[in-house]
Amino acid sequence: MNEELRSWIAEARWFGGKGRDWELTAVRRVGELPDAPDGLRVTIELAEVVYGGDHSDTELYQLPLAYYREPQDRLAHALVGEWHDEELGQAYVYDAVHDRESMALWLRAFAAPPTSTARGLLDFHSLAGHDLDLEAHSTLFSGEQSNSSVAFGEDALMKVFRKVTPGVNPDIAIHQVLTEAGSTHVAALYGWLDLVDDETNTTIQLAMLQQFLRTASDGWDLALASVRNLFAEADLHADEVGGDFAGEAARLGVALAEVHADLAEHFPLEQRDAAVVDALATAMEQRLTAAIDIVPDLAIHEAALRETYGRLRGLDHIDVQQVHGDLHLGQTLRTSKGWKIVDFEGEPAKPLAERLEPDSAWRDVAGMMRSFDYAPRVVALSGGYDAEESDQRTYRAAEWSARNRTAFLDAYTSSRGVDADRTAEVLLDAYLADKVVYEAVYEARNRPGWLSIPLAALGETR
Ligand SMILES: Nc1ncnc2c1ncn2[C@@H]1O[C@H](COP(=O)(O)OP(=O)(O)O)[C@@H](O)[C@H]1O
Ligand SMILES: O=P(O)(O)O[C@H]1O[C@H](CO)[C@@H](O[C@H]2O[C@H](CO)[C@@H](O)[C@H](O)[C@H]2O)[C@H](O)[C@H]1O
Repeated sequence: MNEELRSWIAEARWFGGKGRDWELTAVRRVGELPDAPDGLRVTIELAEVVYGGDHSDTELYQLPLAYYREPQDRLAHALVGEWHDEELGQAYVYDAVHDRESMALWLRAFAAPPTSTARGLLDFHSLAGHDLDLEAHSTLFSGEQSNSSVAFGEDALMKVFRKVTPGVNPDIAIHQVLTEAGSTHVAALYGWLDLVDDETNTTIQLAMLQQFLRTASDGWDLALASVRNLFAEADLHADEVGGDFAGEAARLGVALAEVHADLAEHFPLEQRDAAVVDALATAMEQRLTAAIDIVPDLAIHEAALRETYGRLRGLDHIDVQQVHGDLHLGQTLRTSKGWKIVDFEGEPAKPLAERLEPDSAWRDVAGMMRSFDYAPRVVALSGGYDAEESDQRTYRAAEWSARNRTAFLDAYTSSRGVDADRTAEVLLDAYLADKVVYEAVYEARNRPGWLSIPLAALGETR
């Protein structure tokens, strides 16, 4: 059985260990959904993946599985393998997020949490104020995701976390706080699923159920469409063509300011002294050193980047609070009622405990501003323009970027009531620089054809 599971995990799009040397060391069944019809068992299992020879690096992946006595042709694409089950005998095992029968049991468990005897270690929670549509059929999202998202009709969206760790999941904690605070800038939280292990006294948060923003448009796609409009009218300026994005950029600035204000009210608000600011500068400098090893072209910008980080050392303190932590246009959705921000999981590379640590709000602002710089460069790069057209588009790209960055930043600062003073400027410059360096490494590893995007940005002044 482990061999079949191992090959299936190796191919899964959410598996983070691709290209590394790893072993599947254990698979533990941690719960079973009640009320399954005869011939079906719906389980949740945790797979332990260990890297390298010394076993120092371990990850846990959640596997929601559907065990069927009979093969299910409609699920052939989601077959994990065939192995023996103590109740069903030889069973056909499928990835349950693809299976409507199994997902209906999950949804029902949120609506009416099963009794303690039936639920084993699983603890379903739901927030008051929304009646789930139990007749809704499930559909698995097909995008490039690090988790698995399943929509239930037009009503609800469930995110099944794949790589899991004991402790509070920031996506759930932040959605709960913002939902209870009545924020209009997130999809309301409906419920979540905990795995409670009394023996080890740990809880692992397995899934989150929230409002499905069915008709929303992705902010990144909207930005690209706006840039294409501008590029199609090469003689006009950004404010003269249809599809100008500056109004949306400003509304995004207000949305982020309001989310930050709610987070500041409901999570700790702290001040970090000069020693901590110093450590922040050092961390950025170290990231740069490591990044130059991976992207040698960064070296020509090293002196300027170090100077930008060094300016942090002149600050005697900074204010920190709960932030999003990984914000870009792809984490925003435009609905008819305004902008929503999604995916509060923080930077996936960071340990869970660190992701709920207070941070500077300028990190999120910088993340969005980098996105406004990316969008026109991506269109310019992939538009198939000749040399003369390219020069024109490069000029227009810079114009689009500057216009939307300014609209976003001005709206953010005035809505939050913060001054764009020296401290703000030093912090924003440092976070922008840190993010470009991160992007250079990200692109070198994942999309080498786009490495020129952060490198070109470094060659220009902000
Ligand atoms: N409540 C929602 N309604 C509709 N679409 C959503 C909702 N939340 C997230 N999405 C979309 O689902 C996709 C994955 O969401 P995300 O939270 O980023 O997942 P992951 O953690 O797997 O990256 C994104 O395209 C996002 O825009
Ligand atoms: O979506 P994730 O949270 O996994 O973030 C990673 O992937 C992003 C790309 O999808 C990457 O973002 C970079 O590319 C975006 C365009 O695709 C652009 O809008 C962002 O500004 C740029 O940083 C992100 O850096 C990476 O962590």
